[in-house]
Amino acid sequence: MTAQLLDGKAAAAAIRLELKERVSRLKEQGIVPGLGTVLVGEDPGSAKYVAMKHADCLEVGINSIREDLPADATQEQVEAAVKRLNDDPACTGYIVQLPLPKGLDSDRVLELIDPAKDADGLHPTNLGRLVLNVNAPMTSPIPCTPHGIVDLLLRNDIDLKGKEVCVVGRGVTVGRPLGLLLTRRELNATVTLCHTGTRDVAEHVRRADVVVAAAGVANMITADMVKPGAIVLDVGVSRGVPDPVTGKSKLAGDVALDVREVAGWVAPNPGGVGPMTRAMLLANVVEAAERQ
Ligand SMILES: Nc1nc2c(c(=O)[nH]1)N[C@@H](CN(C=O)c1ccc(C(=O)N[C@@H](CCC(=O)O)C(=O)O)cc1)CN2
Repeated sequence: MTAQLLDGKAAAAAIRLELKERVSRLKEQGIVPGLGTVLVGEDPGSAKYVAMKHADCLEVGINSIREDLPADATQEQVEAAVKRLNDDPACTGYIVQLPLPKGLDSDRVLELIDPAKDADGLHPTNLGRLVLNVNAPMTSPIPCTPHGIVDLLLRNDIDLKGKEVCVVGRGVTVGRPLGLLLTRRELNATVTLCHTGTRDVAEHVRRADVVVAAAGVANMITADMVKPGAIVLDVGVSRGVPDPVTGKSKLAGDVALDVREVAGWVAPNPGGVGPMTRAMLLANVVEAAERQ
């Protein structure tokens, strides 16, 4: 068996096209959405993601505002950048690219974001709304990667009701909010959240109908761990992993290539969930502007 492709690149392109029309309608009413980003340091992955987010904005007609700070920026400098974006009327939504360099307190920074401009849905108020299940579409943002994962599955007519979902990784951008989203009554999945303290990750993965690998450990999910026909989404990224054939260093996901021989569906990395994360960010920005 070779798994079918969950093509995030194509789905994200379709979403951007829809958003472009919504942005045009907003502009007819005199509202110009603007996405702000706070990028601290020179991490190549973070720099690339931020650059891609702004390229997406250009494509759909959203204005771009950048706050780029050096790697040795102080907590006060980062907080000042957040306050500038809170006060800037041209910025209708913004994100602080994570992770921040060591020594900076990202929780404190996230708390300073104006919840109405929180394009990532990571402000405690918006995460709280997710917990309370009061952020139905159009009332407050849902974190981009979890939203992108659910959207990608639904677009491919994959029903989650009653499914056993194993999420590997408990980070604030993916694992934790994804568990909350999937257990909503309208999705009704049953979620197991594995983490570094889980005794036997393979045992949980083997039982799952859907596996979301978001641990950031290269090739940790192998074919022998996956139930035949399962749906596997690769979210984790490791950079600088040597290619087994050429020896050249490259980007690797959490899911080994041989999983494609066992799984029913695979969202690859790159080309799966990453583009959906960016598309959901744009959707959050457009929705925030529409709410205004
Ligand atoms: N403030 C945030 N920081 C981070 C988030 C987030 O949602 N908000 N998530 C991740 C990274 N991320 C978003 O910023 C992200 C990951 C992947 C992609 C993407 O488009 N990936 C491409 C490949 C890109 C490449 O070649 O390197 C793909 O998968 O096809 C975009 C955004 C951590 N930080």
